[in-house]
Parts: sequence; C-alpha cells; structure tokens
Amino acid sequence: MFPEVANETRDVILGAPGRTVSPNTDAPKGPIMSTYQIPVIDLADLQCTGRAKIGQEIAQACESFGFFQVVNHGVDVNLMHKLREVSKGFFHLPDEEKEQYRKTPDNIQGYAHSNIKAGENKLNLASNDFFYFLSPMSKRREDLWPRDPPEFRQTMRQYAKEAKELAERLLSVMSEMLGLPPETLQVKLQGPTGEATYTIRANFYLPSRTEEIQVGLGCHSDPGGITLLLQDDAPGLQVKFNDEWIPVQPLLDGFCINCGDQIEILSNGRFKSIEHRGMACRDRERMSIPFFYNPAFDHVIAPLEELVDDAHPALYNGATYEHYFFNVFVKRGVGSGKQYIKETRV
Ligand SMILES: O=C(O)CCC(=O)C(=O)O
Ligand SMILES: [Fe+2]
Repeated sequence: MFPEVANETRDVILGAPGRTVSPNTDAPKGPIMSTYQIPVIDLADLQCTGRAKIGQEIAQACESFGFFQVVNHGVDVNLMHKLREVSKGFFHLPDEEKEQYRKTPDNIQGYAHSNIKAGENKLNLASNDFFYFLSPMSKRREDLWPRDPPEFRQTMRQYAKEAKELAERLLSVMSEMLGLPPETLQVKLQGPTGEATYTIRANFYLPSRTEEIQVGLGCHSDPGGITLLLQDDAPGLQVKFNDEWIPVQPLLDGFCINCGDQIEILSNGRFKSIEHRGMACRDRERMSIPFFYNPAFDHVIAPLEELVDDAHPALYNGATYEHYFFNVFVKRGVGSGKQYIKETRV
C-alpha cells in the first residue's frame, strides 16, 4: 500500500511520530513549572450567540500556542470514557492475545509493543500503541480491530463518527476566523474525493520507574491537519513555547486540540503547528488517544489563495500530503521537532 520505509518509520505513517529510542537528556527531574497556560475554551454556545467570542479565543490560541483544550464540545462524555476503558482493557490483555493484532511489514494497522532500554538503566520505558485508519472507508479495516474487549469495535465506530464531527465543527469556526466561508478548511483537507484521511492511535506508556520522568514520544509537530487528543488522568503532554515546556493538565471530559503542519501551511503561517512531546509517568500507567484529521493523500495542500497577496506572500510550497509525509516528514526521521515544516518554506 505504501512505499517501503524503515521499520521505525512505518509505525508513524499517517499518524504521529514514533518513539524516542535514545536516552533522554533533558528529562525533567520533577514537576515542571511554566509561566504559560494552555487555554480551556467552553464550546457550549458555539452554535449560537457565543460563536464570535469563542471563535476569537480559538483563533488567539491557534495563533500562539497552536494548542487549546475544549469542554462542552458535543462529544458524548460517556463515549469518551468508554473508549478509554476498552483501549485500556485491550492493553491489559495477556501479550499472546494482543500478538494476533500485531502490525506487520505489510500492514501498519494494529498493535505494537516496544521495550526501550538504553544506557545504564537511564531509560527503561515499555510502551504499547495501536493505530487504525477510520477513513477513507477503503482503508478502514474493522476486521483488524480488537475483538476483546467485546465493546471495542462498537465504541470505536461511534467515536470515529463523533470525533470527526467535532473536528469539522472546529475547522468551520477556524475557517471563519481566517475570514473565509466556514467549509473552507474541511473542503481543502478532504480534497476532490470528499474523504479526509482520519486515523486513531493510542499511546500506552507503562510506568518509567526511574527517578527521571521519561519521554515516551519525542519532540515533534503533528504533520497532518487537526488533532483531538483524549487523555486519561495521568499528566504527560507538554507543549514547547518560547523555549519553555508547558504541561497540559488532562481534562477527563475535555479534549486537547492542536493544529498540525497542514493547517499552518493552509493558513499561510497564521495558525501554528507547535512542537510537543508525550511523557510517561513515574509510578502509574498513562494513556493518550489522538484522533488525527488529515488531508486526503493525493491532494495538494498549499497556502489558501485568499490569504496570499503582495503584502502576504505565500510562505510555503504546495505539496501533496503524500509527498509531504514521505519526503519531508518520514525522511527526516522521528523526533526532529519542526524540521519538517521548515523544509517546505519558500
Ligand atoms: O502522549 C501524548 O500526550 C502525546 C501524544 C502525541 O503528541 C501524538 O500522539 O502525536
Ligand atoms: Fe503529537
């Protein structure tokens, strides 16, 4: 289905970057402090009187941190809870049972386990993940989804629908804040087929049990469109801003939203795709479940024409997402921060 890529990068295709495999030299020794806070935005009034104000809050967040959290977002909170429950249920199955869902060289959808050890016990982090396509339907393989817990498949189907709808509600208000018709960003990401690529991944980090808190997923910006992150109650997501790491407080009923590289490109640099990383916890498990709403693979993404003029020249070269992904993102390797998007700058 895809050009041959190294094992390490196969994992990340169409989703997020892979694991950190080297000892982590800047792991914090304790809780980190930051002068900044990622805003929490209440979407309760998004479809009525509050839209203009909420839109401004979202735009401000996208123009600075590239990250914000949302509550009252319209996704059923019981469904969010259920997805955490069935995902954890799956990760807690005996290894032999999970093995039957393992990713293979020809199939990037499924389960993977890595036990990363490096240098004098400095890093000893076991992490599990699963990754699945939810759209386009031609790539969705429900037969590869876990059969156990029994409610996994039904929960995933419903979550795919509700998460997509939330992503599209956010894209519509973000389009308006760029001064454009509400459907603009969604239509651009979907391309001529009308089907965006959306995928889900779950990162499950076992306790690091070391004095240092370990990096589970190295510093990166998300290569795609918009990411909706569902977290459990264990903190670990950190956003890099002005050379500080801002910790994001998990909200069980909320989502952490961030703009990926393609939104930075489409908005001609106005909305930022910001570097972040996922940390493990010292003494308990941690799970984060990103839903990625990405462009159709064969569709060219470039700064929106309406946002380019003599005073605002295009800052990025256009490329298909496929080209961007393989020739810019995968080729650079994982954990290289914002290196990818820098290469597409004019
Ligand atoms: O573990 C986390 O919170 C980081 C998740 C993330 O950034 C990703 O999967 O792209
Ligand atoms: Fe990410």
